[in-house]
Amino acid sequence: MIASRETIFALSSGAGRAGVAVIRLSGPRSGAVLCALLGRDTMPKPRHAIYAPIRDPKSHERLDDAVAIYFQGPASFTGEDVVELHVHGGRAVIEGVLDCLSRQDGLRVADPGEYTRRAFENGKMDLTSAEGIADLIDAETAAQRRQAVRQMAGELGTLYEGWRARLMKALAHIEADIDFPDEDLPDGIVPVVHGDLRAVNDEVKRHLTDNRRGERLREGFQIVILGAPNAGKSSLLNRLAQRDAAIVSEIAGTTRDMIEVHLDLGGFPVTMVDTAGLRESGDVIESEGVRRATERAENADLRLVVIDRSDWPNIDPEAARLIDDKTLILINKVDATDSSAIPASWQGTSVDGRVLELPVLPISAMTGQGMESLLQLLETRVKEGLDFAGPVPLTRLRHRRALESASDHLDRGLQTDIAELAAEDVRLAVREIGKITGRVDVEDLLDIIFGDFCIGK
Ligand SMILES: Nc1nc2c(c(=O)[nH]1)N(C=O)[C@@H](CNc1ccc(C(=O)N[C@@H](CCC(=O)O)C(=O)O)cc1)CN2
Ligand SMILES: Nc1nc2c(ncn2[C@@H]2O[C@H](COP(=O)(O)OP(=O)(O)OP(=O)(O)O)[C@@H](O)[C@H]2O)c(=O)[nH]1
Ligand SMILES: [Mg+2]
Repeated sequence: MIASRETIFALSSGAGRAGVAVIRLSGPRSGAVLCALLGRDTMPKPRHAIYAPIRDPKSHERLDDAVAIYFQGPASFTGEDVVELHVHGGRAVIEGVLDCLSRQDGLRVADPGEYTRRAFENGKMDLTSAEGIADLIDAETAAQRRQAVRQMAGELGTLYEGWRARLMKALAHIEADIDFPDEDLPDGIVPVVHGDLRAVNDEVKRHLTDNRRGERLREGFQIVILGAPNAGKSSLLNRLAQRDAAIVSEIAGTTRDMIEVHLDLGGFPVTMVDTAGLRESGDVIESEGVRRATERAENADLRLVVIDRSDWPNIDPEAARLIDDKTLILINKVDATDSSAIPASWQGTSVDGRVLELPVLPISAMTGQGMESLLQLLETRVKEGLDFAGPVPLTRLRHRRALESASDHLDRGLQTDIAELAAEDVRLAVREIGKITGRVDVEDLLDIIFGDFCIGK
């Protein structure tokens, strides 16, 4: 534990007016400051809530009637002495208490993520759990929450630490073989060690080839709406978002910037992006919009190509270029016409020459016709892309990079017959995995990892 640190404080609940707000202090001065606010000499019993007036220690002005809890370190979230002040959640109350705290000796405002960083540094959790907490705070849907809770509870950390422990054991065997070549080590230790290394390496590789499910669940499934100007893309976005997110007009070229809305489809997060109508344009702003739309579409998990009923079965060449197996074709504006002539699928070839058979759905963004089938199909596709059973998946690029590197080292270690070289490769693999959980020195990483947190966490 890192002794005699500064005492930090921050509002830990959300900004703005609320019924109750929680202000947290962590560090050696927490208890003394609480006593000063309560105007008493003895510490409240740890982990017991008390209800009492809190006053500015200097002016004795009554700031609020609050609930306060004292957590005596190390039995606290951060491992240090922690105080929680549960005050009335009005702006002036919060400001008044924070202002009073900033005038107390040895106190300063917490940096983003500093409470969780201290919890990590005091051994309360590993880095993957800390990242799980950050994801939990950012979770917008049930599936994101489930993934984050599992990670916070240590499932990823346990998986990675398990691999690290097995590699360290294998390493110890190799080193024993190097150091005591004449001793009676069990015969054939090398094949056994190789078997262990290969087993871990195979598990790491399987974990890596997960189609980025875990990472995509954090980011949200990206769906991009594409099509010719005036096809009704923005109308469709508004219909799906159930609000007027994008401007709709009969003028072709209305949308220029990308417009994003976040949707929850069956508990899964979706980012739906409306884009500029695809066409050659002399207008520099519009062509920049088209360029961005194309780029975004290329990186999407699913593309919705919207075609005006009157244009069907012609597909605009600009849109046709972006069609592949991750595409649905939507024939819009079927409200006025008979849609029975529209087939259920479209056969064609992608730009790279693959034969495609894509679903075709007749819809009306204006009347809502066909929306139920569309939503059902979208939900199926999103689930296919993000849903998983079994062990927690990889959730971050940081972890992926370290595991890829660990696996490269193991590949190399498994190829050599020279024990010294194998040992070095295994040592490097152990180090890479240790970086993920924070078991090896990661000081340089901490600012980056915890900088993404919000204040008060
Ligand atoms: N009021 C309040 N609610 C909260 C938090 C908080 O800090 N305050 N949390 C903040 O994230 C979460 C709960 N996380 C917590 C994690 C550990 C400890 C804690 O006191 N740990 C001690 C004792 C463990 C025990 O009794 O089992 C320890 O680890 O030694 C408290 C809250 C969500 N709800
Ligand atoms: N009848 C009918 N009209 C529609 C439907 N959907 C959109 N429209 C109309 O078509 C016109 C263009 O709609 P938008 O949603 O702005 O089309 P867009 O594809 O976003 O167009 P750009 O942003 O210019 O590329 C508007 O006048 C809409 O009211 C529909 O389902 N039926
Ligand atoms: Mg538009």
